[in-house]
Amino acid sequence: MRRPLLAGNWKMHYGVSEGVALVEALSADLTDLNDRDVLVCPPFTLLGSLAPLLDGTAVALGGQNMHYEAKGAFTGEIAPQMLKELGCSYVILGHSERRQYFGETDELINRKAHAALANGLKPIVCVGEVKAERDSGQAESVVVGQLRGSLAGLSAEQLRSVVIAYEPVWAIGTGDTATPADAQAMHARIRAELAALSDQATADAIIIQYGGSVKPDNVDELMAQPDIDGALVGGASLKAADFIRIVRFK
Ligand SMILES: O=C(CO)COP(=O)(O)O
Repeated sequence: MRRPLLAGNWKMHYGVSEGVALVEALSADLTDLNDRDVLVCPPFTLLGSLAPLLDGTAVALGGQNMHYEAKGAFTGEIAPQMLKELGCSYVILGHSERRQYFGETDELINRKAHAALANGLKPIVCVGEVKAERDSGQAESVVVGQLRGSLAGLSAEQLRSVVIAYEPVWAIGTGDTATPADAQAMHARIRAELAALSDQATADAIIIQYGGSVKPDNVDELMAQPDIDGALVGGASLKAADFIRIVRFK
């Protein structure tokens, strides 16, 4: 009943010509998908060029971050409606790189989540523990704390428009993926927490993506887990053939 969502987070990669070539390859191939959703999140500077190319295709467009205010003196920031205007339907919030390098807190991510929903954008709220937290047995409590903080004050109806991405930080860009069993265990814990924050029917409707070194050769096993509903893909989303294979998980 949950429709898988396969998303590419391009991070800070590609200029316009490379981005155009990549989305042309994706949209030309991915024409027959009726049981899954596909999303690309390029850098802001590419959105205006890519939106017209993706219009009417099966590939949706998203931002990698945004500010929570509608406008104002916030040099270097992007407002929710700026993303909407360029055709975005999703926005990644609280990616571990934003938390780690740009000091984003659960409280800030929570403000952004409210703003995204108020503006008709589906937030992909990222959570995940660092290696030391996993090694000391704190992974679940860290992730639960991030969920509670980032999702505070959202109604059950709003939560149904939220996507959660579980990305263990130690698995990002390292080639070191969580085992399907460990990932499934955390996804089940996340869903239990979502039920506690709303109700079981709502929790059962929410897409929970896994992220962290998802590749063509491990996606099938990950997606076979009952609570893994999609993938948030970094490095492998930059190559058309790899991302297409991930989207076409079996
Ligand atoms: O951070 C990620 C996606 O948001 C994962 O990145 P990699 O797929 O490169 O490990």
